[in-house]
Amino acid sequence: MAPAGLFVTGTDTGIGKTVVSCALLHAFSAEGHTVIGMKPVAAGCENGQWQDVENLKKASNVSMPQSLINPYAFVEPVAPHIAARQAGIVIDLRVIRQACEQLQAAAEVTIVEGIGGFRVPLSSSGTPNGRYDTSDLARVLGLPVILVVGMRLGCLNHALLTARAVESAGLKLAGWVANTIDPEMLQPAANLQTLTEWLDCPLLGVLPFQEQLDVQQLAGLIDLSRLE
Ligand SMILES: Nc1ncnc2c1ncn2[C@@H]1O[C@H](COP(=O)(O)OP(=O)(O)OP(=O)(O)O)[C@@H](O)[C@H]1O
Ligand SMILES: C[C@H](N)[C@H](N)CCCCCC(=O)O
Ligand SMILES: [Mg+2]
Repeated sequence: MAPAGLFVTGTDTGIGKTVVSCALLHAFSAEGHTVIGMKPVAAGCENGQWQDVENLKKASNVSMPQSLINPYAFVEPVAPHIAARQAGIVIDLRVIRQACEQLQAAAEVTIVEGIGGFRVPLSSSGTPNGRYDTSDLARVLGLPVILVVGMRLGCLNHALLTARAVESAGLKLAGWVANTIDPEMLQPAANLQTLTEWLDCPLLGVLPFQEQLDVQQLAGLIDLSRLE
């Protein structure tokens, strides 16, 4: 059975969370499900658009208002709490949860793309309700987590730290995806083998580096039956 939702985190910013989120949307869609992507907090506007949000919308087969798909959008491509403080906005996790609930009511599967890595600050000094970060967002949404590992030197440490952080947040790591972002990486098979042994969750797929990205094709490489 398909999960009602998944929270897609990653070993860092820029390692393929959007690519994998879109591939997951296509994969569930190919199984006949209604699907919608969500980017709760986007930072970085290009030509009046937030690329992650546009890509997730393209990969979804249910359409919902932009304010629910992306409740918080900031122009500068910086850490979200810095952008929010500059804009005089407080990122409210309850607003995101309510938006997510509405998406979940409209589609069988909601794929929520995180922001940067697993512990990116969302509050800044003076924000009511103390300190909170993206792991608190994942907790508030209560969704199983998918870890995207951007395969490059350094990813072993980042992946294991993230898996430990997901566990300490009390969340389930439902699977991980190896995304080849550095085609020149040495010893890719040995690195993949190491993570397969050390991560205590199923490998859902190994995505190749694609000069010309085709997320629908990548979706075919994700094995949803392995989801825990
Ligand atoms: N398998 C791949 N092959 C080729 N390019 C890729 C692959 N995966 C990701 N990329 C490219 O790497 C860049 C970062 O990917 P993506 O936007 O999915 O990362 P992200 O983790 O969502 O980043 P952010 O933290 O900004 O949301 C993009 O330009 C994307 O097209
Ligand atoms: C702008 C970028 N693409 C992401 N949306 C935000 C990444 C925040 C990373 C913060 C950090 O860990 O230093
Ligand atoms: Mg992204």
